[in-house]
Amino acid sequence: MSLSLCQNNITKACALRKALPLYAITDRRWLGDKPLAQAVKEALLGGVTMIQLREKNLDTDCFLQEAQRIKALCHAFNVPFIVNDNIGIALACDADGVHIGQQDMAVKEARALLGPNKILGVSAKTTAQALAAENDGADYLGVGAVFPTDSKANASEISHNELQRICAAVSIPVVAIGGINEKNISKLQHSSISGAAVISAIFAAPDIRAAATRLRQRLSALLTKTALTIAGSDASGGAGIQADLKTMLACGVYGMSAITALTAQNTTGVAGVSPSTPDFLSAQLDSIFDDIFPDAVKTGMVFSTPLIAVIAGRLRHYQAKNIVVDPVMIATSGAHLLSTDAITALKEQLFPLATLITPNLKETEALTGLSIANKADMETAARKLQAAYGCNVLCKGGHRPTDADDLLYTADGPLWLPGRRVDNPNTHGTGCTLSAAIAAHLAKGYSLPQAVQAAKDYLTGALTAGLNLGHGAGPLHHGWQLCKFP
Ligand SMILES: Nc1ncnc2c1ncn2[C@@H]1O[C@H](COP(=O)(O)OP(=O)(O)O)[C@@H](O)[C@H]1O
Ligand SMILES: Cc1ncc(COP(=O)(O)O)c(N)n1
Ligand SMILES: [Mg+2]
Repeated sequence: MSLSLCQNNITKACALRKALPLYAITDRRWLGDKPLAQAVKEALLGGVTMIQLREKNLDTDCFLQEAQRIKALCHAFNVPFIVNDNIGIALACDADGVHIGQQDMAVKEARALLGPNKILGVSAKTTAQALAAENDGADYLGVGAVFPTDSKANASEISHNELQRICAAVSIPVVAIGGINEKNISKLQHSSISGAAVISAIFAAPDIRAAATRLRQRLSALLTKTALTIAGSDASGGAGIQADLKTMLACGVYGMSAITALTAQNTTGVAGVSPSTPDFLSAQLDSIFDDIFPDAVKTGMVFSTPLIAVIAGRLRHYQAKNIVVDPVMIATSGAHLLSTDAITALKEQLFPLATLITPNLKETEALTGLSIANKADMETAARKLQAAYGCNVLCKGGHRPTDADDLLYTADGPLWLPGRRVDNPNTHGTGCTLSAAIAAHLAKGYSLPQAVQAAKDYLTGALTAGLNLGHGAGPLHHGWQLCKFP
């Protein structure tokens, strides 16, 4: 991760990830008399998530006219529009981006012409090409041919191991390409791709819309990611396990839970806590990991030293990845959710396993012994935690008086994520929700800054939706993008 990653880049990358699952590349050779715009519209109705206009034989005027037409269609469906090879046409029609091959213009030159905000896709066949393209400014890679293909003359195939090596080597998303169809797509099951690029399986189909719909369904099953929350139950549904599961669903990830403790709790406070036994927590974790291995894990209320020992032991045993540790100590209502003697276990056993820890201001003070009055203090404290435990730190600014700026501190230094303060007293579960959303996005393959930014955007939306329940600090609307109440 580099500090030159500006806000725009993060936002662009988050939007791009949503666009990659079913990437349709046009090919008028299959269409007979059907106008290309008609075929693209059918593909969009079938649920394709991005369109690339690939024209090899059109003169400039016709190409530009076609590009303008297809771009307007894509935008009507809220789908990004990419032009193959031709940067001049892409700039002339203000496309969302360009895709270039290894034989086309140099990646650096393409990036310079496009500026920082347009999407740049690059074809790659080897890890070396992939790393070079990433380094020179590519936003995503098209990797293939993963199967034999008729769409491109002499496209050599790459092995699924090489595809996997490329996915692991780069941090930008990878779409598989080449000969993908309804029958073979399930063979991509165990790769870490973010999507599939398809030509003839859509545009040569007798019913383009139906073909796209079926591919989209197959891809949904294939790309489904899972996340696990290890936390306490909040009977009132606003924080803890309940908030986490709602958040994971809203963020498009399948959620699972291991419960550390039951709390009798509502928006006004915690009336009681009944912890799980260490053995039963261990049994819950074994049931989960033995069957559906989570792509990311978050921990919330971990309560006691023996429970922390079980969690750390099991996470190590299973070599769990993408672990977000929310060092929950005191609820918004003031109740203690971590016994005082457990702070040492939390620091010594869980923090070293964490990809990210997410303390709020009070927790940052308790963990460092420093007092925090301003942003410079947040940076000092976060740096201290990062150095002490070797994990990335998100020091949350939800309790700052004027803004809601959060600080992400990594080995590369500080990255501020500005936040608009929402005037809403109903903040029960904000920390739980944020850490669950970060885990969900890490599960989907987002880089850490992207995952934190996407989670913050989701949280801000859930606060802004303005749900108002209970007699105290009420819960958030976790499903704000999915439904309105009522
Ligand atoms: N009133 C608010 N407006 C906007 N964002 C907020 C508000 N309150 C909290 N947040 C955000 O919610 C997330 C959780 O932060 P915080 O409330 O500090 O954690 P905790 O719930 O652990 O105390 C952070 O991203 C923070 O910036
Ligand atoms: C079971 C449980 N876990 C965590 C919290 C923290 O809530 P917040 O996110 O408001 O700090 C809570 N109130 N209850
Ligand atoms: Mg919290």
